[in-house]
Amino acid sequence: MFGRFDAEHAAGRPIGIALSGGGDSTALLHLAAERYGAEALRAATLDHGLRQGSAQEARLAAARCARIGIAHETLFWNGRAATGNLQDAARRARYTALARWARGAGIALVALGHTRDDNAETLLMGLSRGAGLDGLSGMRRDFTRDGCLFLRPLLDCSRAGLRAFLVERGLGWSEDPGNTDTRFDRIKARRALEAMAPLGIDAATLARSIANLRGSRLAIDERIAAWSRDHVIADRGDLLIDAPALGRLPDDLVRRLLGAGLRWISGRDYPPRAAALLDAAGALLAAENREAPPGRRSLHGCLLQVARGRLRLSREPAAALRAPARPAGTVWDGRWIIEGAAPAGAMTRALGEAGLADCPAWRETGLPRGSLLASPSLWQGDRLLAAPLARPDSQRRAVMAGNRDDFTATLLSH
Ligand SMILES: Nc1ncnc2c1ncn2[C@@H]1O[C@H](COP(=O)(O)OP(=O)(O)OP(=O)(O)O)[C@@H](O)[C@H]1O
Repeated sequence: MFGRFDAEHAAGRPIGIALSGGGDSTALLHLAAERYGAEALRAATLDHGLRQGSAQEARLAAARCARIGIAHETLFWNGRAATGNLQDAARRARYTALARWARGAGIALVALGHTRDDNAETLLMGLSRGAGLDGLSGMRRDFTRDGCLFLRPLLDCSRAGLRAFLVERGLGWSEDPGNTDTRFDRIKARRALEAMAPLGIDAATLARSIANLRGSRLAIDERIAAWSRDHVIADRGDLLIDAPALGRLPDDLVRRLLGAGLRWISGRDYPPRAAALLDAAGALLAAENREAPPGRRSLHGCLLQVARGRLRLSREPAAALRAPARPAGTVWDGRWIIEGAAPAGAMTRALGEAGLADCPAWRETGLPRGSLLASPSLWQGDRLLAAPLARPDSQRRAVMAGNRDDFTATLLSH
């Protein structure tokens, strides 16, 4: 069950457990403790602060860890300040907080308690949205986010089996009140799955379909990765794509490729809307065919510009300038980390006009002005300390964080 935890991943560093306190992640905690010993583990619970009792649940999770000698930390998020889809915002905040915790504590990887049942419910939710292969081929077993490796070692285990394990050992867990709230799509999917039993459909049969769909998906992945190796160049933070070759690809591959490109550039972990993307690509490629003046579109916080047979994807300066400044050494704008020792209080933000004025030789970089305006730079108050892309002689290097240093990783992540 824990094959993926093997030493090659952890290499002597602690293993992190994302512990919500619910049955799945509590079972994960105990299974991992039996296999690796308590001293090899660290656990964290994010208190979302969204409902009464969350602080108490985090305390309970901490107490359960203390009882078996596992170091535990409670992380906090001010959910009340979030806007938009709260569930979604909470999920993202959770991954960001867990990744920061793991990086700070030297943790090799963070294990999540998703089960075969979660996978089956996700498949049904995908069907309700008319999803294609992308949305129906199951959760990833491992992925990297904000520089942290996450694993889902329980994806082949059933929720009932994990609870039976806890009951057998006399171990307790907290039941999330949301698990019976039929306003949530996941709970509706759970109920729908139960109702499908007479048809012979359950989480185990859906797991077989998911495995088959995943196989088809991987075959397409190989094709698209090979295409990208031949036709896409990563130019520091930008991507350059062979426009005529792109124009010959079927729509679903164009969507996949540009969707991944815009995620990679914007640092957002969700793709742009498919219709908007295909519309922009269609208009730009048509203009290129007519040899019309260079066209440009802005989408998903990025610029798409086509000229001389190449489509350049770059960060839109206005979007980068809106991204909040971050302390040196942390992820800025969803993808950049400026490496190297920095004085206390130094902050990373977009270079902008004021910064570019301080980089007289920027033309020698060969990057367009817009890409440089949106590029990362290090400041102390109003003083520019480093601009790794616009003034490459400055000592500090800007590196892409986590899986975003390699476009292929984003292209193949699902
Ligand atoms: N508050 C939390 N603190 C720490 N880990 C958590 C928390 N909530 C969830 N997790 C981790 O995420 C796993 C999945 O939880 P859950 O199914 O509630 O999340 P989800 O939002 O549906 O999943 P995903 O984030 O992948 O979409 C849990 O088993 C646990 O490992």
